Amino acid sequence: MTMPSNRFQKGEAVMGRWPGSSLYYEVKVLSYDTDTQLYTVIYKDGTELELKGADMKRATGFRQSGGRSRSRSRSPSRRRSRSRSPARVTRRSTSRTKEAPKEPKPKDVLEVRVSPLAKPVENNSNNKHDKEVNDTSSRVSEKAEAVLEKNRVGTRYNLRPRKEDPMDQLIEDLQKIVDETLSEPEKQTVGKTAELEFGGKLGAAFMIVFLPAVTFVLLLMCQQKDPSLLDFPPVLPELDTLWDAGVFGIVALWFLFQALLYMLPVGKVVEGLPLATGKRLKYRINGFYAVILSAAALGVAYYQDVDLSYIHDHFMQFAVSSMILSSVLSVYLYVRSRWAREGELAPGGNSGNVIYDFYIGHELNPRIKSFDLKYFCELRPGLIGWIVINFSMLLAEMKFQKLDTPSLAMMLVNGFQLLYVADALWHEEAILTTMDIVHDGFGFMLAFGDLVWVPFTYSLQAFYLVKHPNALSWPWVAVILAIKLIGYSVFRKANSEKNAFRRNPTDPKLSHVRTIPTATGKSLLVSGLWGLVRHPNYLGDIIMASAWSLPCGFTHILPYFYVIYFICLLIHREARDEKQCRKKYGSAWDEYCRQVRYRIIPGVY
Ligand SMILES: NC(=O)C1=CN([C@@H]2O[C@H](COP(=O)(O)OP(=O)(O)OC[C@H]3O[C@@H](n4cnc5c(N)ncnc54)[C@H](OP(=O)(O)O)[C@@H]3O)[C@@H](O)[C@H]2O)C=CC1
Ligand SMILES: CC(C)CCC[C@@H](C)[C@H]1CC=C2C3=C(CC[C@@]21C)[C@@]1(C)CC[C@H](O)C(C)(C)[C@@H]1CC3
Repeated sequence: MTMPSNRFQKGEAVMGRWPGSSLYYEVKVLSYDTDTQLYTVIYKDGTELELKGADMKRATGFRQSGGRSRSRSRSPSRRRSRSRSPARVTRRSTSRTKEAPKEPKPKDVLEVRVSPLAKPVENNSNNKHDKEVNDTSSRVSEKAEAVLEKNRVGTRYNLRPRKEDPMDQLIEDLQKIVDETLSEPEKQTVGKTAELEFGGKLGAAFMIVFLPAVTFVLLLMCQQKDPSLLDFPPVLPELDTLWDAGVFGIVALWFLFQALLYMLPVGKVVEGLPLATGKRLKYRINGFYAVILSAAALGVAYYQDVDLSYIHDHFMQFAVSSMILSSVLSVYLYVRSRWAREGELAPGGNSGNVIYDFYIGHELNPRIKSFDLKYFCELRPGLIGWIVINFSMLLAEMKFQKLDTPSLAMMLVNGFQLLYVADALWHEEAILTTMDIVHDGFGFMLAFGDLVWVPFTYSLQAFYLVKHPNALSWPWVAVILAIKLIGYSVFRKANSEKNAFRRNPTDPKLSHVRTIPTATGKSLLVSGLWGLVRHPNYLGDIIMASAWSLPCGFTHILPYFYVIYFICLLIHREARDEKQCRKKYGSAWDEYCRQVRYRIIPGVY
């Protein structure tokens, strides 16, 4: 019987939820059953139970959070009201009980429910919305306290069947108070996206036109003899030359081939972060197999004399076909999101405005059975497609420049970006905690970003080099290699430090790290690279990005498009993340900002 590597370990002391309640007690993990995905744990009084991972918390996190747990309610309105309530009561039984433990004292029960839950909300409130929640919280607390006080007198808690249980009656009373205290409008506004990003509705409408236009202009400029900005605007091609049914067929086949690889039953299955419903989705981790199999397929095609430089020669048509595919996908995603349940919507893409929600993405994790469309698109067809495009550019360069071997510049660009993509798929699991998966819905922004923007604009350096060669001296190659190495080390170390810490904060290997506890139970890292700047992974990524452009020389700005865009993207992303972290962690985040003053670049920004 093996324990999942990233979860609780045999012998570990953790806090386990008592079935049917929101109460947590200290338990010791005895074993884990991979088939049922249940942990067998033992309580201090000797009771053995089987618990789901979702019903267990690490002891450190538990103490800071006061044992707060997510609720899974029976209806969306109920769910909304509960999740905002400090006196929230959960009546969910997710565990299989073998035997009941000794009765906990009513006093213990009552204290856990009321006081610690209200406090984090208070600490974290720094906007209007949170203040409203706090007002409501205190109203609920007052009433709840009265009911609890009444129940303290003479009520003994035992584990009899629900209907006869006085504790259940108490729970029911508290829930009624929560539901009654929250007025209807309050209930309805919860879950709606209050603050619009990307310039709101107008900004979203603009981006839907702007992103495809920029992609066109970049590609047209890049294939000009003189790709200088002075030669702007580029000559527009005839409309009918942009469509090729054969090319569209290749794009569609590539998408299906990647979908097939995604569905291969190889690799482990992991759980994502808990959703608003409390549910955790399962994801299969087999991205690296997809890279290997895609490379093998490419190798076979190459040795079967398939002319892969065809992609370069029909690059605009490939881009147009991918735009059509991503647009069709975006419309499908929006239409299906109209039928999604409330708990399945994206916190960031639920404004009620069609254009905005279409752009950001209305549904958080659209799935066809267990096929997760967002997770698939983020890492597979576009990202691996980018590497195939780069390889095609390398072959096209050899053909066009009549070379026996690719140029040094082309080899560096291909090698660097291959490393980046392979690294992303090697650490595939880490994407489950990114903003894109956790917060943003799946709509036009990510569908276009994943399927068009990434493969067609991130490969601009290789596309540029085909017709604009740049000779590199060996010392300069060494400098570029050193920049890439530094950037990659910072990027990898930062992401690994954070992932290791988030996965298992109590790992003895991490005992030396300095942290700031937060009211949510999670802590913030303040040592290592996370003590240097607040986003060291962005810093590494930007350094790496510059190493991808330098092989193209300094004659034109076009191959530097990626690094310029990327800096803007990450500055904007950092601001979005900062806002979300301040909401999540309140004063603990302010303390982190006090201790770590710079956002991305030490001493500068
Ligand atoms: N090539 C490309 O086009 C792009 C690349 N990227 C790269 O993707 C990677 C992931 O980016 P992204 O998801 O934006 O950001 P991060 O991986 O930095 O994730 C941000 C989250 O990390 C947690 N966090 C922040 N500070 C700390 C801390 N001190 N200690 C512990 N946890 C902390 C918070 O979440 P919580 O506390 O809830 O865990 C926060 O919301 C980056 O390397 C980035 O460069 C991103 C966008 C585009
Ligand atoms: C152009 C639009 C306004 C925005 C589009 C943004 C998307 C292109 C990016 C949003 C986050 C991304 C990530 C990666 C690729 C680009 C997009 C989709 C990523 C998969 C690249 C490889 C990295 O190692 C990563 C950390 C896995 C990245 C995750 C975020």
